[in-house]
Amino acid sequence: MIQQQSISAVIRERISIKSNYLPLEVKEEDVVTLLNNAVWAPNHGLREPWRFLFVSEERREALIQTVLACCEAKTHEKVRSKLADVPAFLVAIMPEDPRQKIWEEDFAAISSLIQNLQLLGWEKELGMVWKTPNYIYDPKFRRAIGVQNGEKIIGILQLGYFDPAQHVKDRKRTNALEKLTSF
Ligand SMILES: Cc1cc2nc3c(=O)[nH]c(=O)nc-3n(C[C@H](O)[C@H](O)[C@H](O)COP(=O)(O)O)c2cc1C
Repeated sequence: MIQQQSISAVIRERISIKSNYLPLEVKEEDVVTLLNNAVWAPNHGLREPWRFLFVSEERREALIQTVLACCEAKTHEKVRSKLADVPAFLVAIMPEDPRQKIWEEDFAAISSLIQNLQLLGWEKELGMVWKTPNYIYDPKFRRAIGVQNGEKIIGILQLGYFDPAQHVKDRKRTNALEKLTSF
């Protein structure tokens, strides 16, 4: 069990969980609880530029069929194998304002929310990975999941409980000093 930790420890410890999920149900209500904390992300003008689509395990096959319809037949086996064991998905969607400033602020805001969500999930041993596969730009896929014109899919989060002992990763980050200059 992950102990209560400082924010810096959780940020440093979190990794994307891409596979080897535990066979436990990810309940929509539990994701909503996490989302209701994640929405306290900074967002300019308090526009709250986001909405979400939850895909439960029960609906996974329907999602896979929708994805496969957007992929070449020769890739189907590989695509299916990547999705077949994922307990749940969350599609993150933002309204696309035609004004660049607003669009960028909104993209930054929903990105902040997603990181909040990943950290909150980590605390509960609910692993996530933020994915941006090509099909999220495919009109067929967008239509099938009800994304409207003027909306952008920011990504599809894979969700699943995980065993921390199975996911030790040697990660590296460049020291920020190397990216810092003074004016
Ligand atoms: C905007 C965005 C898009 C990403 N898209 C993918 C993706 O399509 N496939 C994937 O395997 N990981 C994807 N990732 C996860 C990154 O690869 C991962 O965060 C990165 O390797 C750092 O690893 P960590 O999250 O474990 O620290 C994405 C992450 C971000 C922020």
